[in-house]
Amino acid sequence: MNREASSAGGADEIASPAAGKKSTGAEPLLRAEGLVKTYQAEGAAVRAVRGVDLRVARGEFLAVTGPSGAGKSTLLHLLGGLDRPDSGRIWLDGRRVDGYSEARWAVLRRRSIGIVFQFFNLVSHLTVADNVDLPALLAGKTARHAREDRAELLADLGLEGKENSTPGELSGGEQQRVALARALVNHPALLLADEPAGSLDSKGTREVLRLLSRYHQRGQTIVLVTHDARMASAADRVISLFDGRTVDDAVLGREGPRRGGVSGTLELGG
Ligand SMILES: Nc1ncnc2c1ncn2[C@@H]1O[C@H](COP(=O)(O)OP(=O)(O)OP(=O)(O)O)[C@@H](O)[C@H]1O
Repeated sequence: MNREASSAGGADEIASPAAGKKSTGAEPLLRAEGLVKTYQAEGAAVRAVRGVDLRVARGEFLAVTGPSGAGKSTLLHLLGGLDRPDSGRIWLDGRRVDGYSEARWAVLRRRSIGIVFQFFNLVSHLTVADNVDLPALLAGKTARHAREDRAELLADLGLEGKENSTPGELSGGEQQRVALARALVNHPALLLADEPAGSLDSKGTREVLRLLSRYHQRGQTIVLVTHDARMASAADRVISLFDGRTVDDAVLGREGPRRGGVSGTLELGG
C-alpha cells in the first residue's frame, strides 16, 4: 500500500468482467514484448529478465514458474508497474502502459490490478476491515459501498467475524485471505500473485489454491508466480523461466501439458 500514490484518474481503468464493465474483446488483457530488467548489485550487473514476451488472455490463469533467481518476481513486478523495465513494452487491454508515471501506475493498480505477495504486506496497525477498505476508499468508493463490498468478500473468503482483528492476531492463511480480499475489493481486471502460498503450511497452501481456482472459475484473470508444481497445475497455462528467459510455454489440459512451441523443458519443481 505504501507504494500507492494518492492521485486518481478515471481513464486508467481496465474493463473487468467481474465488475460488468465493457471489454474490448480481441486484444489480450495483458501483453508484454521484449521485457528486459538489469539490476546493479555490488558493482555487477544482474540480468534478471532478458527479453520476455507474454500474452495473457482475458479470463486466463497463467502460472510463471522456474528455479530460484530465474526472474519470476522481477517479471511480476514489471507487469504490475512496481518496477520499470530497461526496455520492452507492456499493454493492458490494448493500452500501452510501460511509459506510465509512478502516479499513473498507482491509479492503474488501485483500479485494475490486484496484487498479493508472499508476506501479505498488510498494514499491521490497521484492522482487517480497514486493510480491505483502504484501497476501496482510495479508488473513490463511498464508505457504505466499501463496507458492503468488504462484507461480501470477507464472507466469501471465510473471514466473517475477523473484521476487527489486526493482522498479527490472524494465522498466516487468514492473513493471506485478507490480502486477497484487499487485492480483489476493486474488482481488478488482473490479479497478480507472487508466491502467495510461499510462507504458508500445506493447509494454507491448499486454501490459497482453492481460492485462486474459485476466482478464476468466476472469470478472474490471474498471473501466478510459484515454485509449487501443484499450484502451477491449477493454471490454464504455465510458462517456465530460466535465467531471465522463457524456456517453455505449456497449455495444461486433462491429458497433461501441451507444449506451446518454445524450446526447452517444463520445469515445475523450481
Ligand atoms: N532489487 C534487486 N537488486 C539486485 N538484484 C536483484 C534485485 N531483485 C532481484 N535481483 C536479482 O535478479 C535475479 C532474479 O530475481 P527474482 O527475485 O526475480 O527471481 P525469482 O525467480 O523470483 O527467484 P525466487 O524464486 O528465489 O524468488 C536474481 O539474481 C536476484 O538476485
